[in-house]
Amino acid sequence: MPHSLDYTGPAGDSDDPPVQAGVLLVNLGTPEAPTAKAVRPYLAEFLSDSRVIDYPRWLWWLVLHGVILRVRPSRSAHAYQRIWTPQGSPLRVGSEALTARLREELQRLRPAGPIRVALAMRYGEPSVQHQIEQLQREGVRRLLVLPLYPQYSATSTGSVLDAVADALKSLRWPPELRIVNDYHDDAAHIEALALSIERWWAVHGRGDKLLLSFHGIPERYVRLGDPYQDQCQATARALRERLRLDETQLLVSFQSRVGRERWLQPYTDATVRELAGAGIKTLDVACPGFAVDCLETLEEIAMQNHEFFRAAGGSELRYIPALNDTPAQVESLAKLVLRHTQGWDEFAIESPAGNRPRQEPFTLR
Ligand SMILES: C=CC1=C(C)c2cc3[nH]c(cc4nc(cc5[nH]c(cc1n2)c(C)c5CCC(=O)O)C(CCC(=O)O)=C4C)c(C)c3C=C
Ligand SMILES: [Fe+2]
Ligand SMILES: [Fe+2]
Repeated sequence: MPHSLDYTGPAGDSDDPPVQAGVLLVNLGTPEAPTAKAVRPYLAEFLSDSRVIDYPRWLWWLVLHGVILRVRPSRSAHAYQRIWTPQGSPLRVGSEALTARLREELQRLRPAGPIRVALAMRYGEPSVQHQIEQLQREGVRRLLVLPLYPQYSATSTGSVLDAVADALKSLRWPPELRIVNDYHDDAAHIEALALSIERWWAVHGRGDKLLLSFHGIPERYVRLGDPYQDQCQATARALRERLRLDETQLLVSFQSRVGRERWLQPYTDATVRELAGAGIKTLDVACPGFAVDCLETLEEIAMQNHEFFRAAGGSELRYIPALNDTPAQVESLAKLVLRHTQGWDEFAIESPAGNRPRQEPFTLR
């Protein structure tokens, strides 16, 4: 439970610049261990989110608890075991490293107006609510929320916004809020992606084709107004222009389908098989929808789809790593943060009671 004694910010010397601005990076979340026991509560929380699966609640509850959570955890745990590192899940390790690098970069760029930088997970720990309360105890009065999803989808970014809205409900004096909805066509981000692909080619040589594989969503969500597909295509178009490739050289597909509904097409697994069947020998694959490498890139693309490609006659599917904590990503996200926090260092939020919220949580009775 938050308490005024938890306050861990500067000692309060009135000459110190007040730490008022904060950035909350949010990624999806990941299990605590690569075991069925640890994967189960993670999947239960993820797949109970109505932004992700929008079927009628009671019906979905029966299917989720009656079927899916009996079968999927051990299958997923097996996949996680293939990519687990001594430090833990790649998604967590990579997100933490990116957060640390971004904190250093923002400190370097704005030594006079410090920005607190924290990381939350949409599912699991540390939760969005916990991290917002912690930032507030440290004196943050203005908060920029930056979901680590370049393309907006209601299923990913939209769900982070739900968690932020819920967290604010528990605060008596919530911070001023800004949100990065997406950065799918941000010039510095596109440049970072292009450079990472070019540098990878400089070391490994160019494959026959470049495939950009994005996480899929049900097609129905797009018909209902989710801009995700357009934003994925816009990212791909920008990269195609920047890398001077045409539509036969740079292709787009969608991966990770779950369930029976039709998802965004073409599917990645069908695409890599078709390309192998058409005589493509070396296929380069990048996943620009993932800021940090995770199960979906390291296992599904670099392992599973690599095997599909070879089984269909290809020789090598080469996965080009995500931007992770590379300087290119750190610099492009730092620019994004500075652009979205413009004006925040011009005046402080003052109150007769001082800026340190000494509040107990606010709950409706
Ligand atoms: C990049 C953005 C993402 C969107 C959009 C997205 C939509 C979406 N995902 C599922 C179901 C699953 N996704 C899983 C893993 C997973 N998904 C994303 C990102 C997006 N998902 C990431 C980064 C990860 C990796 C997590 C990690 O720990 O590394 C999984 C769990 C893994 C498994 O059991 O296979 C599921 C399930 C749906 C249904 C959906 C949209 C409707
Ligand atoms: Fe997903
Ligand atoms: Fe997957």
